[in-house]
Amino acid sequence: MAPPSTTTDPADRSPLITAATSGAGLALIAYAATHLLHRPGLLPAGLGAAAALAVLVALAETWHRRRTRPVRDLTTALAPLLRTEPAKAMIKARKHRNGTPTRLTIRYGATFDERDEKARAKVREIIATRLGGPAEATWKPTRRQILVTVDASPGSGDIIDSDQPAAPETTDPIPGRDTMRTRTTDVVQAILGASAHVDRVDFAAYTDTPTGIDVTYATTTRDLAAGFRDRVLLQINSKIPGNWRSTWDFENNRIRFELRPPFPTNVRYPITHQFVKYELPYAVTEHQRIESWALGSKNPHCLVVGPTGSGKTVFIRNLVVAARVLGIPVVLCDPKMTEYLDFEELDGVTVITETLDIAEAITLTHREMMSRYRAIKRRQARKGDFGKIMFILDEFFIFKEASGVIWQEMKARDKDLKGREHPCLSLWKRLAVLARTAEIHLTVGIQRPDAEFLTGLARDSFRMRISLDQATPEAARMMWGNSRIGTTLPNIQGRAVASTADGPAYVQVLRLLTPSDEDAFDAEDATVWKHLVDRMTHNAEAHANGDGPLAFLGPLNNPTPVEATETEGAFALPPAPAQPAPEPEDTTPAGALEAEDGTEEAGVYELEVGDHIELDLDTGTEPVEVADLHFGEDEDNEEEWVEIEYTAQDGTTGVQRLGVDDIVTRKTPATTSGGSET
Ligand SMILES: Nc1ncnc2c1ncn2[C@@H]1O[C@H](COP(=O)(O)OP(=O)(O)OP(=O)(O)O)[C@@H](O)[C@H]1O
Repeated sequence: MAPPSTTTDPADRSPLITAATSGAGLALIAYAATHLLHRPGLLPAGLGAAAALAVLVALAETWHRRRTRPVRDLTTALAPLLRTEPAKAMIKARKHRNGTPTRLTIRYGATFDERDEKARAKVREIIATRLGGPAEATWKPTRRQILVTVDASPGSGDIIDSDQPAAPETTDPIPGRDTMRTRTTDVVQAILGASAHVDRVDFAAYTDTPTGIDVTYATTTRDLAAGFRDRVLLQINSKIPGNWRSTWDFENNRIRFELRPPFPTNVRYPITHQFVKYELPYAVTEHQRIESWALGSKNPHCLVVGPTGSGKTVFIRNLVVAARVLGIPVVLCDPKMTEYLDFEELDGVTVITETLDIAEAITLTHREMMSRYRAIKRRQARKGDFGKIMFILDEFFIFKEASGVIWQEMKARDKDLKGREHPCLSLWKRLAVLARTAEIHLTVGIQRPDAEFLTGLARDSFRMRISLDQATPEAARMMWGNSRIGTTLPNIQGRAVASTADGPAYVQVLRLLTPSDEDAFDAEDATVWKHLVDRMTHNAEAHANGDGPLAFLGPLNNPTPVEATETEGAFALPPAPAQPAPEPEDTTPAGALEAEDGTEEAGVYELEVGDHIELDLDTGTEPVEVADLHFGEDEDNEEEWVEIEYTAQDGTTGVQRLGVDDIVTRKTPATTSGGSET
């Protein structure tokens, strides 16, 4: 510590000494004047004037000292810390209240590091202590100045810190960076409050383009809310150039914002890709990593959502190609008829376009599933013994509507036909629930999110999802359980939100065009397509003429068997394929069986939220309403089950677990809603 100074600052002298000195001086002048002028009468008046002047000087001195002392004290306290040379005039007081400076400009030395948080805190503490009120300090590194505002109201003692620290402007040679730093601080503080602090801004080499921002913020509970974090990110994304993501460190109140790499567009199919068993590549992520659908019981079925022209067909082609390269046979149902022309000749792919043929394919695939299922149940086979099958139904609702029309006409012609919908639709629901065990994987294309696939049991099965459309908040909630995901999806061909291992994320679907894309199909597409066809053909299993893994499709598996189906017998189901007859004990109903009293026997897999069913409860058989449905598997014995969440008539709620194959009595939905069957 420096020894106390022995010289006295003139400003520290007592005002009385100044007054006495000036009074004595004046008295001396008055005394001399009376003698020189020989007028003794002047002496009392001269002494009186001297005394009055001395009092005035003392008062003026006192006022001045009161006004300048805080600044002098502050200068003495801050000069060693701020390393200001010379210390004199380092502080300018611009405004006072009751003699206390309330606005000051303080210079600081070149060797003081304004980024040192502790040093800044010390400076604020000294100012607050000396001036008796909370100090708000704005740091101007370029000018090496601190602009200080003091709230000197009595009783206030808190320190409000709203520093604007930034890396020293003078040392950054890249023009524009300092402006960007200031901008970043302004934006961050606008949403996180004045206490938020930008610790660091990273820039791309030799540019003023920010690539990373480190922020510390005051402890708050708002950071735990996803909505708040989304708003912070939205603020950064709208006000700082580029596309940003954020990583929150709740323990340390820190956020790292990182510039997302430019998202790839129009990504050609990577023909050198090393396929991994049962992983179907379909897109790249923002990090250029290939994203795949891993076929398995966790993600058994895939839901593709996208309006016309969004790239649904291209996505589905990706799955078909990958499945074929991996040796998985594909049943490809295309009610729009012309989307998969170039796959028709491929071994291992059966393209089906006619409504009744698709209905038949569903029936036959269901039959194949049941025979696999029974083999597992009888312990004649284990899961995994069967080859996988990919069953794709693009434009599900076009098919459903077309089959509905045909079904009505069939019923009008044949009074023995019963049921609200074509039986294949119940089989379809059953497939969606059970097919995973039988290694049959479904892919369904629809134009917009629909409860049919996103509630109840289907929701649990269609876990692999991809949406190629910019979502409304409602659609986003249905698809992803979050009303913001995908609502800002840019309108770029193939850009989508997909379920990845890290949750829903933006992806760019691989460009896989085929010759039928005509004008869009360029030379590079041709090279890729040829390569892929070679690869698929190389891996093809023998399946022609009814052999191979798609033999269960019978005549549908034959390249030209069913073309005339609708013209020949417009409303007849196509001829039964050459299949072993169903085993006698297969008594599972193919759909709901209606009774006279407005109830029907329905498979548990057919239930929907809102259905009215009867359940065996502790109190006996009770009518209940289905509130929700969950699908699962017993880890011990691999038995699949369905959990029915229900509301009883007295308002009590409960959960009952049934086997997927169980049958329940259900009020026919038409009766429930009071409407008539259409
Ligand atoms: N991932 C992609 N990369 C590059 N271009 C794409 C991609 N997906 C689609 N396209 C372009 O968009 C066009 C339409 O795509 P696609 O046929 O898949 O749409 P869709 O949703 O199936 O519509 P539709 O039902 O009318 O056929 C393609 O011919 C292609 O030119």
